[in-house]
Amino acid sequence: MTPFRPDSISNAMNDASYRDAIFSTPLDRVASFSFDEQVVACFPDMIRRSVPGYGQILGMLGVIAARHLRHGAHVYDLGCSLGAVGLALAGRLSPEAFTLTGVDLSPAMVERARTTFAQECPHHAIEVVEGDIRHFNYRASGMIVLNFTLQFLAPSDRDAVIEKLYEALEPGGVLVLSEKIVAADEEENAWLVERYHDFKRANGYSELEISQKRTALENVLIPDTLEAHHARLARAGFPRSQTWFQYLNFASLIAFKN
Ligand SMILES: Nc1ncnc2c1ncn2[C@@H]1O[C@H](C[S@+](CC[C@H]([NH3+])C(=O)[O-])CC(=O)[O-])[C@@H](O)[C@H]1O
Ligand SMILES: O=C(O)C(=O)Cc1ccccc1
Repeated sequence: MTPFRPDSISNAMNDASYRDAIFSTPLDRVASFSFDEQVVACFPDMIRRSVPGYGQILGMLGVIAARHLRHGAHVYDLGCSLGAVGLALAGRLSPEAFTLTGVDLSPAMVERARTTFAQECPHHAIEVVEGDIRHFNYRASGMIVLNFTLQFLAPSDRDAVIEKLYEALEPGGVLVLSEKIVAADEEENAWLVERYHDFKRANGYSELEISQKRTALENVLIPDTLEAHHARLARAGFPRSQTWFQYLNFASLIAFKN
């Protein structure tokens, strides 16, 4: 059996990644952040250096799937980017154990995710669809993952998406929701954000990179509180949800459908 390396990210993705230097030089006008070709080229490096716990969450998603998925069930990875969630599941589960659909709005992401799956796990039934998770026709599934994706939707669109996902889940199904979060308490939040910036500095980002990225993400990545996430899951119908992971202002929740 493959050894469990909780903080591992597929080498396949890292090998083809450039170092993220997008905000390293002064920009006259910092454009809004978008998932274009420039971001795709350095995305594995960017996400690993800017999302605390990213590798650990991926490793654990395979463990959660192994525990909660009925044999042969369908999985959705929404906002799949380069397919890290599918790779993590394929690394722990046999091809017969599940089928997976990755959905992403960015054509550049979708194209590279398809190539990666074809090369890395040709025997697993994994497809990647270019589409908007707000207007997608979901089939019945056993597990749905939103790994740092809901945060990029307009807050007014979030309830409807979570409601649709609740409807798509089979009884016993699980939704895993990983998000950048904000703390309701101002002092607590300030401490988390300061330490998050320290985390980025420790990972080699400069003051300029940190501040320009912050500007680029304004009105693009809008974090909710953990309380707001749990309340939304409850409103959508989930009888139970819990926070299973938090590292600074990044967290992952799991919601269960009876
Ligand atoms: N409406 C939308 N419909 C579909 N995709 C969307 C939408 N809005 C944004 N996206 C897509 O959501 C992804 C968010 S990244 C996810 C990381 C991945 N899950 C990972 O585990 O590596 C998170 C981050 O960069 O912080 C991008 O690929 C967008 O194109
Ligand atoms: O870098 C940041 O400031 C973040 O909040 C995380 C992130 C990671 C990758 C794309 C967008 C945001």
